[in-house]
Amino acid sequence: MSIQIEGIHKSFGKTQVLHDINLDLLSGQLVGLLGPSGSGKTTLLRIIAGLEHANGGRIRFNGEDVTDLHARDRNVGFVFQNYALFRHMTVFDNIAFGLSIMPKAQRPEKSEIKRRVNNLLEMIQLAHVANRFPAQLSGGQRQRVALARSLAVEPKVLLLDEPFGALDAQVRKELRRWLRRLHDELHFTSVFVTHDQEEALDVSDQVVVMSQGHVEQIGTPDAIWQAPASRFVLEFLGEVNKINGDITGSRFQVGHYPLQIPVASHKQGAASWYLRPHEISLTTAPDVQHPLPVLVTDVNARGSLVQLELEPKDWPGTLMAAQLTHQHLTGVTRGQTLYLGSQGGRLYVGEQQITDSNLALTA
Ligand SMILES: Nc1ncnc2c1ncn2[C@@H]1O[C@H](COP(=O)(O)OP(=O)(O)OP(=O)(O)O)[C@@H](O)[C@H]1O
Repeated sequence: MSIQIEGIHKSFGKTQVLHDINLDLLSGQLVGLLGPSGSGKTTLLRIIAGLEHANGGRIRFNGEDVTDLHARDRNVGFVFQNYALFRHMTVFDNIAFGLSIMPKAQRPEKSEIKRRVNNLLEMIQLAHVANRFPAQLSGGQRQRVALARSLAVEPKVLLLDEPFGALDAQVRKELRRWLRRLHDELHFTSVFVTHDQEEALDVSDQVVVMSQGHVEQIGTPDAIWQAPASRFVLEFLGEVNKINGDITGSRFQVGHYPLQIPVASHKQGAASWYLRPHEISLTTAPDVQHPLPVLVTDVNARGSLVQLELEPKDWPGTLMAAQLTHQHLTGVTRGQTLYLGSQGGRLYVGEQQITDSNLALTA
């Protein structure tokens, strides 16, 4: 089931929380709505579900206008962060619940209900606890039961609001892998809300990045990571170091270090140079490509990579994270001075990116 969101806007009182949202979500995809707290993710999800009314715009499922349809007539399933299971019902009965309350004409035979529930129990790998009560399960198991319960009625669209938010990091990771597998097997369309960028990038086919009621960018995790459409997306997604300075002519001045920008900049004034940890390049002696001195304050060798924490030396700035391969620089120790350059990066003046490709600065 594809979902079309057309010109949706929403206000609570005088506060507008969604501004003209337009999205086309393809059938069978797992779409992550990602953004900071208050960006409007949950409100948009609730409007798709029919639990909240927009002030304007339309929602279509497979092209059919469902804007005025009640939530129960939209054939959507939900999973929330604290999805309360029925405490007095076994796992089996919880999953069967949605089917057993269907109007008689639509309700499957008892044997069919049993077959479907058993199938789901297999899929969520909890067949062995079918007769337990929710209180006898772990948090992660409970959330899997909640998912199975939503899927039992075979919704065309599954909406998940921070489904794993209350669980610890390891369980979270397992559950999202498992959601991905389940999704690939059953081919429903899912929209899930998260403020965890790692979670969104890990499982989504498409990520919608939201900020202050606007869609900042929609794209595959790879596209959003490789080519952030705005400064907001660049800062919000993944670790990024920021070096502040001023542009005068084609010079980017960081403290008393003048760096040369290899393109003509029409923008002047305060600017920020963004470098992902893997875009930082370091040498033991300064050269034109590596002008900025930094002090190594921490060294952490993890697998094939070395993570370094760097402090600006003799120029204003905050701690930075760099990621190097072992081959690149050997024997780095804490307290050592190195010289920083880049193998890429992006320079912004306000919201304006100075180049649309990676940037290298030279002294
Ligand atoms: N029922 C409501 N009445 C008034 N304001 C609301 C209501 N629901 C949400 N809001 C406001 O709308 C804005 C968007 O909220 P929403 O819950 O959609 O954001 P979110 O991105 O899901 O945030 P979070 O990650 O914290 O859940 C917030 O400023 C919130 O305070």
